[in-house]
Amino acid sequence: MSPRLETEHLYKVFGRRPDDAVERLRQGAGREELRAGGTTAAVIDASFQVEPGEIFVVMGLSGSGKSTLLRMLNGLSEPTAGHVRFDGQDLTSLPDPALRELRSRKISMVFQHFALFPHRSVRDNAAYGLYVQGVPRAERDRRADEALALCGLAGWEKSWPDELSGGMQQRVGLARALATDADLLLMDESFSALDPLIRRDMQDQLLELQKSLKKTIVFITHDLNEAMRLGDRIAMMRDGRIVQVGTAQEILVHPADDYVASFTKDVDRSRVLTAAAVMDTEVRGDEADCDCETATPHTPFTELCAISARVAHPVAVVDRDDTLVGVVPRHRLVGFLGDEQGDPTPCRPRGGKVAAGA
Ligand SMILES: Nc1ncnc2c1ncn2[C@@H]1O[C@H](COP(=O)(O)OP(=O)(O)OP(=O)(O)O)[C@@H](O)[C@H]1O
Repeated sequence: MSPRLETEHLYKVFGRRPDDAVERLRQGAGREELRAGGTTAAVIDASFQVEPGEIFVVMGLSGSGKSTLLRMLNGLSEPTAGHVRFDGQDLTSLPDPALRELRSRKISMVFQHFALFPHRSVRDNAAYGLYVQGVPRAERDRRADEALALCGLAGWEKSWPDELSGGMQQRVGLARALATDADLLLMDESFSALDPLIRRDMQDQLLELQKSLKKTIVFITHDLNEAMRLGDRIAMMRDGRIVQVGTAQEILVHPADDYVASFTKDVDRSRVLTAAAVMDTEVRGDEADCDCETATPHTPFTELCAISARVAHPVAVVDRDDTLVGVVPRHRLVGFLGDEQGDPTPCRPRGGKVAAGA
């Protein structure tokens, strides 16, 4: 499968002599060094691929370069160096009219602030992208109403934006993006302005919609919990660089460096981990030789704990063909919650000697 979206050694530098700055970065200069000379390296050497139907989250603190990266993905900002390819087409070499056409038909943006027009109805707001494309009124109303219904707003078509709550307004923003049938959704901190409960609702709704729509989504956030809930994969950005790309579990269990590790410290592991991350894959073959309950690699952590409480031995993890792929001893469950992946050490009696049989 070829990627829907791809970046290759992408750089964006603001300030004087950006090409020189890229050269210096390539030779190992740091962001701070350049800043001292009045140049900001917003994105440094970003290479990644987003597969069709994937939710790819870009996560990083304020100033790490997320928005600048996103603006290059839809061709709003020209890279200082490197390439962005959408369905194999290099955006950096597209003439402006072709780029505008691509942006209006194939790519949709959903912003943090809903950017709704106050004097247009909810339906007209949802239909705005189609209006820009020149779609006739009857068709754009039909498609806008469909998108509003998908976002749980059936019955609100004729309302005005200020009659809607913040969460509902953000759904209109999402409906606007969905109505255009764009393949690629770029979502920039789309849920960050919402109250926590509504934010969670929106995350659930996006995940639910995605099951049927299977759009390719790049979602920007500075919230790691949001990244882990939504992302099939997550790119962790720091100071303009992507320091790790991986699934939530990979990032939690194998952080690329101390920075990522410190970031993930407060994540509720029990909500993210599944049996695949926790199991011991050096299977000896005797653990599953009984009729007891088993898990699959996708079994969520809390369910795995419940199974472990019900069986008297390590939980066997089996794949679709019923082949044993790993086992989860109980101490591993406790260990993974506490970020301890080793086996227990033998116990030492107070005198200092190793206990017999340990
Ligand atoms: N037009 C610009 N001119 C100069 N510097 C810029 C410009 N746009 C962004 N920057 C700088 O580039 C760096 C990355 O900014 P960017 O907005 O991409 O980060 P971010 O991760 O999206 O942050 P936030 O979450 O606060 O929006 C910052 O140091 C910012 O000051």
